[in-house]
Amino acid sequence: MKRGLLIVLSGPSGVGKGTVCAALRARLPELVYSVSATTRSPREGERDGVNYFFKSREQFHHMMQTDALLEYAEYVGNYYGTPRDFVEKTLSEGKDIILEIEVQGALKVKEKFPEGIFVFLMPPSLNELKQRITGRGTETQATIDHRLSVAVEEMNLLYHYDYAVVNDQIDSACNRISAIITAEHCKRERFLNELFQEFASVPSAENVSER
Ligand SMILES: Nc1nc2c(ncn2[C@@H]2O[C@H](COP(=O)(O)OP(=O)(O)O)[C@@H](O)[C@H]2O)c(=O)[nH]1
Ligand SMILES: Nc1ncnc2c1ncn2[C@@H]1O[C@H](COP(=O)(O)OP(=O)(O)O)[C@@H](O)[C@H]1O
Repeated sequence: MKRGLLIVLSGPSGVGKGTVCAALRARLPELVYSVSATTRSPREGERDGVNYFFKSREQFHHMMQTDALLEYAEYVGNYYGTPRDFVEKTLSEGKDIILEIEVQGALKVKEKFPEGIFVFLMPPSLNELKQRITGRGTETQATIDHRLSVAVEEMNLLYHYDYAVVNDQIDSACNRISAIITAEHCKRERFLNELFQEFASVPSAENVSER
């Protein structure tokens, strides 16, 4: 069976990864979401197994030691990681999966899955990024400052990615990512290869004498 596509949506903190990913999933219900494990505490309304698998540090270390994570990263004092088996199973079932993860983890995934599709979400401006980090209202001032300085460094990793998508409007960003997914599916279509080979079997113009 044809394997599914691994799509990694990443970018600086506060750019809108979570928001755009949720909107994209609503639009593409067949797209499977990789639920991460984390040691951070649940925010109001977050549910274990839906938003994250909430783990103690000991539990997370055990997952690291038993190679249960495809990648993990420490981010602003907490660990975050992608459960490996679920990703492998989903891809082998021919389904597309999306990982919404920060940039260090995304680069580790790229080493293991170079065939993945790596999308870097960009803010329309630095000022807008500041506003988004501040405006969410879930963090203390110290965390906001830390996240902003991390975000500025994270922007430098853009050039490791296949695509840059500006998140100016949620809908427009979703349109762009949907178009990328459609185009990547087209590139992998078997009929295109077959068509190409059919054309390749036709003698080239210089070998055909003109009448
Ligand atoms: N490397 C890695 N990063 C993750 C994973 N899950 C979530 N993240 C990232 O961790 C960062 C912090 O996530 P979170 O605390 O939920 O805050 P928010 O996404 O900024 O609202 C975000 O950049 C997430 O994309 C994961 O499994 N691996
Ligand atoms: N296109 C957008 N326009 C305006 N605000 C946005 C947009 N995308 C996201 N936001 C807001 O920016 C803040 C950060 O978004 P979030 O999805 O939590 O970012 P991330 O997951 O990258 O840290 C949230 O308050 C969210 O509502």
